[in-house]
Amino acid sequence: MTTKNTIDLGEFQFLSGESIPSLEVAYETYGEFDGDNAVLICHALTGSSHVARRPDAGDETAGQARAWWGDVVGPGKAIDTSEYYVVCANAPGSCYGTTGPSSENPETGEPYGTDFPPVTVGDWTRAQRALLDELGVGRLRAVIGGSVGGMNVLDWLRRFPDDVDRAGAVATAGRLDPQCLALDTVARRAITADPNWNGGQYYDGPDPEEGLARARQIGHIMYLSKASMARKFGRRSAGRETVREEPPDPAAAFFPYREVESYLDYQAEKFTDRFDANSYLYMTRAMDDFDLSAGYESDADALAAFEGELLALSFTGDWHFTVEQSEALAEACREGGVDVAHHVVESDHGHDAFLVEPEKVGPPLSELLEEGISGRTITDTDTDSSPNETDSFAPVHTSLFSE
Ligand SMILES: CC(=O)SCCNC(=O)CCNC(=O)[C@H](O)C(C)(C)COP(=O)(O)OP(=O)(O)OC[C@H]1O[C@@H](n2cnc3c(N)ncnc32)[C@H](O)[C@@H]1OP(=O)(O)O
Ligand SMILES: N[C@@H](CCO)C(=O)O
Repeated sequence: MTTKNTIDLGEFQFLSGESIPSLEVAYETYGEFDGDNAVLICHALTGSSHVARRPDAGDETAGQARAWWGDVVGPGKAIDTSEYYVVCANAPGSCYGTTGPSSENPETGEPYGTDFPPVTVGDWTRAQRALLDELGVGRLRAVIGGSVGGMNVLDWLRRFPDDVDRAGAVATAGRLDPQCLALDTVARRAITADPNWNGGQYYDGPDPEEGLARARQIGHIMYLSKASMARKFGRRSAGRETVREEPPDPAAAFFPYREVESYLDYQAEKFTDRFDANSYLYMTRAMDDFDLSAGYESDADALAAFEGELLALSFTGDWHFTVEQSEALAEACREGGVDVAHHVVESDHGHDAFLVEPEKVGPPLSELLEEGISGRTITDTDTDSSPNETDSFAPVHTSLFSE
């Protein structure tokens, strides 16, 4: 059975100390809860609760009508909803049904805009915990998420370590590196410099589309890799009849409008139709702010209370969240005594490999759920500390660094 719902969690105090009188959370559930089979999925930056295909799904999540992990989650899929009760909720601060800057402030009757409290990844986790309480779910069989959704997973492990058996942290890290922080800063500046942004109060006027378009284009560049861009676009000219109507100035007409520019323009146009500019500010700030070790002595200390198993999944072509960052996370787990496997996926797709290569992402996640990190197709970068070294049925552990 699948359900799409919105629940009012009542007054919600954010970790900043600020409160809103009512936090509504949009969520979807798939499968039947048997008391012990709940899997929470955490979405990425611009995702929604619509993680898997639903027979009744129309286009109610504008631009998100296509389930964002439909080839990974569903009946008979890697995260099998005929076996597991999957819950996915839209994060506070976003714009797909959960309360955020574009929602009405009940005290003024107007959209919150930038009066909405600052939101952190920890607030997402706390809202998810409150939602699960309402659904009658105590302990989770697993929590799984990619990108900033993976940070959400890590936050679960430090905030509610006793509530999770297994975790899948996909294409993520304990924190963003300064290069990505820099790009996010420029993206936000593009939004706030758009005159239509108007201090965040634009809901009764034109949207800051130009700013949001530039922000998304910077994002897309981060989600691809040199190899995938070379393959997709090369230096090819796109021809004038695609998205751009007129060259911006006469001299520009002399030069080609390239496939890569056309792609970015097309993606930007699609995105501005589906996402709210203020939400983009709030969501990227939450991602930038996340630091696994904040409030602890180290990443290892932050994770030390987690007694379950963690699968860290990284992609060789991802420079947004690198293999090295996942390895640092795995190292922190080993130091903190947490059972971990760091499974490296060979891919030149860039960061969005976790979305577009279900055939590579699915099997290790399926095994995580079924058998834990000793699943046969799960590899680990640490060949020295295999828990199954003396087991004649031991999985083959390969080392990224020894090949
Ligand atoms: C949880 C979440 O992740 S959020 C929801 C989904 N994720 C996102 O939106 C993230 C951003 N988007 C992406 O990263 C990608 O577009 C994905 C992951 C959704 C899909 O990736 P891919 O399957 O590789 O598709 P790709 O990025 O090539 O985009 C294909 C689209 O671009 C268009 N396109 C491709 N090349 C060009 C070009 N040179 N000029 C213009 N348009 C182009 C295609 O026609 C296609 O259009 P359509 O979406 O209307 O069918
Ligand atoms: N493509 C992802 C990027 C963050 O992983 C999104 O837009 O949510």
